[in-house]
Amino acid sequence: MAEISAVSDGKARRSLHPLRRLAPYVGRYRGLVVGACFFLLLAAGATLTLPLAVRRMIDHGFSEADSTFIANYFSMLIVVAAVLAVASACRYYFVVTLGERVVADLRRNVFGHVTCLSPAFFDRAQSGEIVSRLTADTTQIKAAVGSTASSALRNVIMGLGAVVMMVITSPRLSLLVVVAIPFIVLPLVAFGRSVRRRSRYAQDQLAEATAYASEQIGAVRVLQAFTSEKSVRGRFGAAVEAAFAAARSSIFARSFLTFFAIFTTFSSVVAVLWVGSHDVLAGTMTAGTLGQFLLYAVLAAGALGALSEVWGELSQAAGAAERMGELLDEEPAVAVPEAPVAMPSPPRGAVSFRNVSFSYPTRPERSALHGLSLDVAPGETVAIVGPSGAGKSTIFSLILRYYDPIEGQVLVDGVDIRQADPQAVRERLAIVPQDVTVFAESAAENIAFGRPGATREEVEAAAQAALAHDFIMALEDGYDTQVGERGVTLSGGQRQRLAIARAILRDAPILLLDEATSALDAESETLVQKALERLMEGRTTIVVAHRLATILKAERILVMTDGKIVEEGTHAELVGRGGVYARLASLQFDAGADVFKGAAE
Ligand SMILES: Nc1ncnc2c1ncn2[C@@H]1O[C@H](COP(=O)(O)OP(=O)(O)OP(=O)(O)O)[C@@H](O)[C@H]1O
Repeated sequence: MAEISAVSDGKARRSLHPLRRLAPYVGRYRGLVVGACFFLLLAAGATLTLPLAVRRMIDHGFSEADSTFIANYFSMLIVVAAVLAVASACRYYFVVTLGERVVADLRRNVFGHVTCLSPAFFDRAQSGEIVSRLTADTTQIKAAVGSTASSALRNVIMGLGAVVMMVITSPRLSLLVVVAIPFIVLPLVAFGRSVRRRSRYAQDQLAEATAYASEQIGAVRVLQAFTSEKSVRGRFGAAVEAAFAAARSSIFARSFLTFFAIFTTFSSVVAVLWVGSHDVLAGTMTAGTLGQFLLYAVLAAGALGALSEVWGELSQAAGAAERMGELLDEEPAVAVPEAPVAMPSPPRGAVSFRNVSFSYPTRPERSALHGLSLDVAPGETVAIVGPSGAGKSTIFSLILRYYDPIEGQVLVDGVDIRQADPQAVRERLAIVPQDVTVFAESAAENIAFGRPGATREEVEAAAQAALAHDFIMALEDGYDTQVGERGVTLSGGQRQRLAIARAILRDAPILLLDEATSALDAESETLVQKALERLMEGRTTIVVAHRLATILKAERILVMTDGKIVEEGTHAELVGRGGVYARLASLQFDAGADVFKGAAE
């Protein structure tokens, strides 16, 4: 989805900056954050007391051989251990819950945002890609917000604490360590960037593979019919391998980061030990102090080593947050005006196009409509006919305000729809599309899709009117039958009647009907036709017509070619004129040729 990436700025690519977007999500759960920080500090504090105890044991405990001293000391150590254990467990709980909470909110937000984006966005984006951002990328972010961030914080606190204690224990030895730090940290930061870049690339590759898989699984019947299993498997295999190769490159960079961090830090510790042991031999330092210093140095080195790993993980998560941020930054192309004009009430059902020109954003050079004007009066039935690609469905897309015209105006009930809230406009519309969308839900839920609060009685009444009741009752669980993804368990005619029932229940004043081109058998055809007639009753209907029966019932027929209306009139008038319509009708409505002749006379 290269187009989406165009939104991200160059600066974001080089830092952990994208993670900042998560701040508002984390900020919402102050309680969890405070709890996590508190237990984090407690656990770090408890760990940092241990080397102190060790020094006292070495320098005093064994030499004094005082058994009560040892007993007290060990009981104190047990208490420290208990505090450490409780604090660590609580920290884990707060931190992981915070991660899950943040990611749940993020998923909800991103999904909500995506549902509001204009169809222009989906013309260029792949749905599988978006799903991958919603799942795989949020999972990485979850790890970052949860364990990784807390691990980072814990190690920073431990590291700083250990360094402070080192300075207190032996300023001279500490100086040696301080000199070594930049040599360790700077390369770490550089590697982190490389990890982040590679990880983002790996996630992109994974998303591509996911997008391909979801597209092919969605079309598994076509896939099998064309016996393309082998080639599809091959392509998916290649996509997965590409994702693996990208992931391996990111892992390699991270492994190198780990090697570098551990080697440099522990070498520094050894160097310090070397110098320190000379001090002990020279009598300028006690063995216990060296032991204490060494333990702090090991703690600090461990923290630094862990931080390098954490840095890698955070870099990875920043890649994921960046991909997620791009999706959130995508603005709907169809904007809601700041002060939307109210639609007139009660609705009338009038639709007008005034000199509308339009081309699709993905194909700006090719005009889909030019200078088109039309008026549909309330309650009127208008049929639009024309050859394939003439722009008939584009008229619907503009009425639904999927896109805005480049020139001219589209008016619904006398209001320019650019000036109204798109939702207020769409509430006046019901659509029966050519390819009916059926969701993997029950028949009743599918019918109620356009009116979620509808009662069972209302759903059944709509199904009765759409002549869908009988076939639904014949399904094993009636209205509660799951109809399968994309309605695979229903016939073409049944799916259409389900869509008609959905439109009846929506009860909108304007009906947009895109007639299916696929032929149904005579009985189904009659049922669908009857259902449609009931649906059209008392509503303004604009129908992209393919059936002669529908055309004959229309009060007016608009004939389109190349994005323009070229003829207008009733069936008889247009046939009499012997123009585009007469030619089209004799070809397209072949099946009804006799009726057509009769009507023309
Ligand atoms: N989403 C889109 N992005 C880019 N171009 C599109 C898009 N949808 C349609 N077009 C193009 O716009 C033109 C008009 O298409 P439209 O779907 O309105 O035709 P139609 O008359 O409804 O055709 P049919 O009867 O075959 O459905 C066609 O050239 C088509 O290729």
